[in-house]
Amino acid sequence: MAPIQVKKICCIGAGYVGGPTCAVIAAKCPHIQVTIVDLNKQRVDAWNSDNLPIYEPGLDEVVKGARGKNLFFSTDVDKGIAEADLIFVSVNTPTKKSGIGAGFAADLNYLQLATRRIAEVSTTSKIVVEKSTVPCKTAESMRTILEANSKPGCTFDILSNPEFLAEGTAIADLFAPDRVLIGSLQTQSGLDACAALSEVYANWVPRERILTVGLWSSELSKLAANAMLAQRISSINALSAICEATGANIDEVAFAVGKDSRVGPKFLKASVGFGGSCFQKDILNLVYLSESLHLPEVAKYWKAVVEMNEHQKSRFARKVVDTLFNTITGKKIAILGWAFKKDTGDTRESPSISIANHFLNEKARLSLYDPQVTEEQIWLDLTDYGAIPAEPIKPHVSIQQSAEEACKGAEAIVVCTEWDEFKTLDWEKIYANCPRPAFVFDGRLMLDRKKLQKIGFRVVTIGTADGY
Ligand SMILES: NC(=O)C1=CN([C@@H]2O[C@H](COP(=O)(O)OP(=O)(O)OC[C@H]3O[C@@H](n4cnc5c(N)ncnc54)[C@H](O)[C@@H]3O)[C@@H](O)[C@H]2O)C=CC1
Ligand SMILES: O=C(O)[C@H]1O[C@H](OP(=O)(O)OP(=O)(O)OC[C@H]2O[C@@H](n3ccc(=O)[nH]c3=O)[C@H](O)[C@@H]2O)[C@H](O)[C@@H](O)[C@@H]1O
Repeated sequence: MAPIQVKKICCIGAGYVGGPTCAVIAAKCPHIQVTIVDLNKQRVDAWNSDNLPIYEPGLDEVVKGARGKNLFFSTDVDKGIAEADLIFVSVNTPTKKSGIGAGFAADLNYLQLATRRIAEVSTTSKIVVEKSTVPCKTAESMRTILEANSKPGCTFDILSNPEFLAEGTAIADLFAPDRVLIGSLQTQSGLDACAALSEVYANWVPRERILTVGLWSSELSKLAANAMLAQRISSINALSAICEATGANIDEVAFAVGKDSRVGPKFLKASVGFGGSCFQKDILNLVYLSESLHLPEVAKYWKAVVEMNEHQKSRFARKVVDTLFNTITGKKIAILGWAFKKDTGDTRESPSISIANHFLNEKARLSLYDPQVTEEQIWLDLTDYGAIPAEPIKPHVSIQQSAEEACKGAEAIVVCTEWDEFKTLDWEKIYANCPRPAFVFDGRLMLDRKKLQKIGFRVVTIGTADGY
């Protein structure tokens, strides 16, 4: 039998995943109409404007090429659902803040509300695809909600199709993914739905990269992939502390270890710690799942990855204080980079936030710069979205429009995000405007240490012994 032809796709959630993912589907499948819906009007308006709500290299071209032709952004969630034959659910699934599992479990409220809406609005059968990252077995609760609320004659097939894109390289990742993973029930209708979604991806992804598995394997693979990637970073960061104490160099160690083809060279860059909206959230989710399954040793194992990350962030911040002769009270410190990694404006769980808070607690004066993060966003982060009053912090923080401006008069320059532009700054000019001794703390091992030392800077990097 020929696979079901998907003609209209709706994506619920126009965020970092829903937006780029479905824009790429529209670009690669001109015969499919793609509508991305969101309750957030401001976000939808931005998607429909020249100023997209997220910064992602290559995204503008993709959106502008398809928007108004077969790609639409709308706040009319119900219409989007009603018209579609396949619906991606790509809403946020943050860590729960209160109630059972607070601090660990995923908050599935947004996902369940979207699922209910699908059941209430649909008058024809649909394929419903979990795009959000969810705990294992979430598809089962979605099916229960859909079946309990569906109209006569409406059936729903649920697929898991987790997203593996990384921010900053989202478009490249979506154009040429390592793999596309689709999980389905192994029933005839589950397999048919899986074949229909596979056909959509097959418009540009080689068939051998489209992996089809059971629903629960697919859900768990997403948490596992993020946990294992984060684990590599915590492992290399743990080793960076040993390097600093012994005189070994973490880049050399990572290079030597990564040459083993069983280990591989990627994701072994020591840093101030990993950030981003997902690594911590997904590992904590795995910890919660393990505890719920009465597997305390497994839970403890994964929790250590997050604990090591917290340790790395505070270890780095403490090192700055220690090096500046044990006090930074009243001293001006420049923080270069606020996003959680380069080539994104996303600041969720950015290590810069923890490090800045540490410095503010020590009563330093901060001068901040990031090429993509807005001043408004930095204030939201510093005040924990309004939970902390801004007034007491304001006199101690200035946000600058260039790295050079941020570094003027700073006793220490702390590089937290690996933006390429930091490599090519006029470091001599910066040095001329700093009091002595002038310190650079390279939290990303990205600067030319020897060159900076020659200029006169004292340079401290993660994962190498001191010696300026
Ligand atoms: N950010 C990333 O790089 C990646 C995220 N993921 C996962 O994808 C999911 C989405 O993540 P992001 O796109 O980063 O989140 P996001 O917060 O940027 O976007 C989610 C959007 O869903 C909307 N929304 C929530 N409930 C809704 C409803 N009932 N109806 C309509 N719209 C609704 C929100 O207004 C928001 O704009 C999460 O589960 C995340 O773990 C997976 C891979 C990569
Ligand atoms: O589920 C998700 O949200 C996504 O999470 C990560 O993507 P992302 O968080 O966007 O970015 P990464 O490149 O993974 O970087 C995460 C953090 O780790 C840090 N990192 C990364 C690599 C490395 O070697 N060292 C290191 O410190 C980065 O600077 C950043 O703070 C995964 O790489 C994606 O596959 C996944 O889809």
